[in-house]
Amino acid sequence: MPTTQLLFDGAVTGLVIGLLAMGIVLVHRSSRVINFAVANMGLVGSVLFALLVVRYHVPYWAALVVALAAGTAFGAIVDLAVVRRLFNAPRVIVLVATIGVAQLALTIVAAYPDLDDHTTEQYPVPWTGTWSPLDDLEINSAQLSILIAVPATALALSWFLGRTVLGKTVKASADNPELARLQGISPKIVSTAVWAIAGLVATLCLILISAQNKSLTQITTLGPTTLLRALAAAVIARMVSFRIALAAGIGLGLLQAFVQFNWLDQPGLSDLVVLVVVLVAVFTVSRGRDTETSSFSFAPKVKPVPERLRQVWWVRHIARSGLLLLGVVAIVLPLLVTQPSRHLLYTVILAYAICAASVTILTGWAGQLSLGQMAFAGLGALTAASLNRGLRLEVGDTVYAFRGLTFPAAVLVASLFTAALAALVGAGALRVRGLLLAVSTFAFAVACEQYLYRRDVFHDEGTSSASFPRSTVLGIDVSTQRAYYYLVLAVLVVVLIVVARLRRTGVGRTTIGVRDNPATAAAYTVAAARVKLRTFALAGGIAGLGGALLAGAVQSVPYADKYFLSPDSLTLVAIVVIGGLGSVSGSVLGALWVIGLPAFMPDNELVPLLTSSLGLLILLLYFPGGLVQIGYSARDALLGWADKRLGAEPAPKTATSAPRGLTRTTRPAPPADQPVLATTDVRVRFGGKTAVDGVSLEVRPNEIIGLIGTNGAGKSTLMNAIGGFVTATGTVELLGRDISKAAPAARARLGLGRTFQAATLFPELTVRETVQIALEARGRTSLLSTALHLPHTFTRERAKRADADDLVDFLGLGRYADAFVGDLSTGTRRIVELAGLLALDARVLCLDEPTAGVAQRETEAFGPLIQEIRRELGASMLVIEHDMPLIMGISDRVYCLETGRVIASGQPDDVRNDPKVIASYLGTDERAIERSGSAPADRSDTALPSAEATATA
Ligand SMILES: Nc1ncnc2c1ncn2[C@@H]1O[C@H](COP(=O)(O)OP(=O)(O)OP(=O)(O)O)[C@@H](O)[C@H]1O
Repeated sequence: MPTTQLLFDGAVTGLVIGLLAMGIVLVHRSSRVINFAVANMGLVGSVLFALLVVRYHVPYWAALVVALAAGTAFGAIVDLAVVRRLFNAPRVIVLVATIGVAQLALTIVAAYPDLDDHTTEQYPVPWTGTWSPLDDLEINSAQLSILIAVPATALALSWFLGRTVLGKTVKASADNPELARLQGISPKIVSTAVWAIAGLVATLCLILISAQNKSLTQITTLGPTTLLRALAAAVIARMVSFRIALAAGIGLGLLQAFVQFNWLDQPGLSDLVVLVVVLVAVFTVSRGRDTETSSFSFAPKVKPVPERLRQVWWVRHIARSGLLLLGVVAIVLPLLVTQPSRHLLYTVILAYAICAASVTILTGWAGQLSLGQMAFAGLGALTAASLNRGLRLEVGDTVYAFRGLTFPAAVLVASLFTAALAALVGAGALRVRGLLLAVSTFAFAVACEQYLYRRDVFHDEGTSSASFPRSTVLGIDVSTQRAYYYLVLAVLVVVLIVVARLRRTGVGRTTIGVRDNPATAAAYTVAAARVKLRTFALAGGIAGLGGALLAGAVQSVPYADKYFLSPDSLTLVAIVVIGGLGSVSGSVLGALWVIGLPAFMPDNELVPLLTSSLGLLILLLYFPGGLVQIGYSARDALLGWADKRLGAEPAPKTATSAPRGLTRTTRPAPPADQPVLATTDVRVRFGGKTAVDGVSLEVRPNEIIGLIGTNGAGKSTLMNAIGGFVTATGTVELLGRDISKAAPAARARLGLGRTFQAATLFPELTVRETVQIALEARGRTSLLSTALHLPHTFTRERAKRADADDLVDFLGLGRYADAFVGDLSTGTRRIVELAGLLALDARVLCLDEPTAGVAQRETEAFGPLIQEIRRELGASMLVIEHDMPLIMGISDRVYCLETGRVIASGQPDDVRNDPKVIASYLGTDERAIERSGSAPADRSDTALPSAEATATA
C-alpha cells in the first residue's frame, strides 16, 4: 500500500478517536469522572440508525436525525438517572457506574429487533463512490463523511464552549465548581447538558466508525480497542485540552496504521504500543502529584460485633452460618444435578469467585481500582497450560527444554508467576491512583488480550489455543467435571478462609490504613509502598490461581475468545461491587449473581440485564453496600435483639494505671547530654517559595519543645521535613543517627512518632484497629505465616488485641473501641491519636497542633495528658500549638518561627516577652496570651484527666 494512502487512512480513523476523546474530556471537565461508557453510549443510536435504514427503509438523513436524537436523549438520561444521583459520591464510584452504563447500552442494543436477515448488507453511508484527489490516494465515502463531520463537530463544540454561557460555565466548572452557581446556572443543568452532548458526540462517532468498517455485524464489537485509544488520547490531553485530545487521536491513528503496516505478522502489536503510550502519558500526568484527592473508601462499613455479645455462642457463629449454608448447597447440588455441562458451569462460577476475591483485596481493601484483573487470570491460565505442556525456550542457538509439570504444580507455579508479575506492575503503579490507575490497568488488559495471549509460547504447537488437560491431583482422579468441581470448591474455601483471616489481622488493617491515610500509616511505621506491592502481589496471585483453575475447567484456552478478555475484567469489578466491595463473602455472592443467575436461566432475557448492567447501577444508587449489606442489616437487627436481652451495658473499663509493658519503651535510654532530635540548616522549597529557611533546632532527652509562629510560618512543613514527608535539604538526626535520607516509615521505626494537624487517622477502621496498626511498630504481621495460619500468628494477634484494649482503656476510650474513627468527634480522634503514640514505642514525638478543632473546655485537659504521656514513655516531644497558655505551660523550651526562620528560642517566659515574637506573632494583646479566667496548665504531677470526659463524641 502506498505510504500516502496508509497515513491518510490512519489519520481519518484517528479523527474519530480524537472526537471520542473530546467527549471524554468534556465529561471529565464537568463531572471529574472518566467516562468508560463513551464508546458504548454511542451504540444505542448507531445501531438504531442501521436498523432504521436497513430494516425499515427510513431515508438516510431522517434516520440520522432520529439516531442522533436518541443518542443525545440517552446521554441526558444517564445523567439524570445515574450521574446526578452520584453527585457527591467518590469519583471512582461514578467511574464504576459508567461501566454499568456501558453494559446497559449493550443490553439495550441486544434487545433491538435483530438484523440477522441483513448481514450481507453494509452499514449505511450517505454517498457511494470513491474520489482520487491524488494518484496514490483514494478517499471512500465513509472517509469523506468523517472528513466533513469531525472538523465540523469539533468547531461546533469549541463554539459552544467558547461563546455560549452554558459552554463557558462547563469550561470553567472544572477549575471552579462554584462558578456555575455564580453564573446562575445550576451545576446539575450543566452536567445534564454535558452528558447529552457526550451522547450526541458518541453516537456520531460510532456511526462514522461503523460506516468505515462497513459490516453490520461488527457494530457491537467495537468496544475495548476503540475505547482504549480514545482514553489514551484523553489522558495525553491531561483530561483538559480539547485540541490536544483531537490531535492525540489523529496521532494514535497514524501510529496504529504505521505499526500495522510494518509488522503485519504481529497482530495486536498496536495495542501493546497504545499500552506504552498510555503508561507514559499517565506517568507524566501523575508526576508531581502525590495523591489524588478522590478516595475509594466505598466498601461497606461492617460494624464489629461488640465485645460482650461475642460471649453469646450463636452471635459468634452467625456470620459463618450463612456461608456454611451456601457451602452445604454447593456440596449437595452437583450430586442432584447430573449433567457434566452443569458441573462445568458451577465450576466456572467458583473460579470467577476466586478471581473476584482478588479484586476484593486490591480494590476493596487497598482502594486501587484495577480494570485489568482478569488479564492476570488469563496469564495465569496460559502460563499453567504452558508449564503443564513443557516449555521450549530458544535463546540464540541454544534450546532449553523443560519437562511438563503436573497439573497442581503447574497451577501453583503459574499463580506464583502472576503474583510476581502483579508486583512488578504494582511497582510501576505505585504513584498512580484512582482514575488513572483504572485507565492504565484497562490498557494492560487490552494489550494482554490483543497481543500477549497470542504469543507462541502459550499455545500448543501450530495451533492458536492452549490445552490444559487434567488427570489426577494428589492421587485423586479429577478428570470428570464433577470431581474437578469439588477440587475447585475446596480451593475456593481455602482462599476464602485465608482472605478472611488476612482481613482480621494486621495484613488487612494495614492495607486499609494505607488506603485511608498513607501519611499516618507511615508515622505508624507502615510503609505504603511495601503494603501496596504486597497487595498487588497477593491479588495477582489469587487472580492467577482462579484463572488457572478456570482453564482447567474448560481444558483448552483459545486466545481472545470467551474468557479472560478486557470486558471480563470490567465484569469482575461489577461482581465485587454487586456482591459487596471489600467483603469476603461479597465475591461469592457477586459471582453467583452475575455469572450464575443468567446461566441458570439461559432463556430469560431480562435476567442478564438485572444481574449485571442495570443490577450494578441499581445497587450503586440504592444499596451501595452490595448484596452482603442486606445480610449485615439482618445481622445487626439480630445483634440489637441480643443486646437488649443481655440487659444494661456495664460501665466501660477504665484502667487506672498505664499498661507498663506497652508504654515502657524497649529502646535503650539515650545519653543525657546529647540531643535526641537535631535539625541542622533544614530548608524546604515549594516551587519558588521557601517554606522552611535554614532551621536548626534541638530536642534533648525528656524535653517538651514548643514550636510557635503565625499561620504559614512553616511549622508544619518543618515537622514534615523532620518526618520525611517533604523533600528537604540539611540534616535531621534522631538519637545520634542521620535520618535525612530515610523514608517516613523508616524514621518512625527508628523511634520518631508523629501526629497530624487534621487528625484524620483511618476513618474506615475502628479505634481498636487504629491502635493495633500502631502496634505493628512493636511486631510486624507477616503475610505468609498469617495466611498459612501458623500457631504463633494467633498468639501474636491475640496479644495485639489485648494490648490495644489496654491502651484504649487507659485513655478512657473503652466505649469507643468498636466505633469507626470517621464517626468520632475531633476531640475523641485526638485522644485516639495519643493512644496510637503510646503504642508506637517512640523516643521522640512530634505533635502538630494536638488541640486543633477541640473545644476550649476540652483543650485544658490536654496539657496534663501530654505531660502524662511524656512521663509514661520517657519520650521527648516537639509540639506545635496555637493555644498559648497550653504551650507555654507544658514546654521546657520554645522556638518561634517566622517565614521559615527561627526568630526566637529559649525559656517560655523569655520567648513570650521577646519583642520580635510580640511583633510577629503574639501582638501586645494580653488576652491572646493569657486565656481569660484560666491559669497555665499545671506542670506538677497531675492525675491523668478522664479522657472519657475530654472526648465526648
Ligand atoms: N505542599 C505545599 N505546596 C506549596 N506550598 C506549601 C505546601 N505546604 C505548605 N506550603 C506553604 O508553605 C508555607 C508554610 O506552611 P505551613 O503549613 O508549614 O505553615 P504553619 O506554620 O504550619 O501554618 P499553620 O499554623 O497554619 O499550620 C505556607 O505559606 C504554605 O502555603
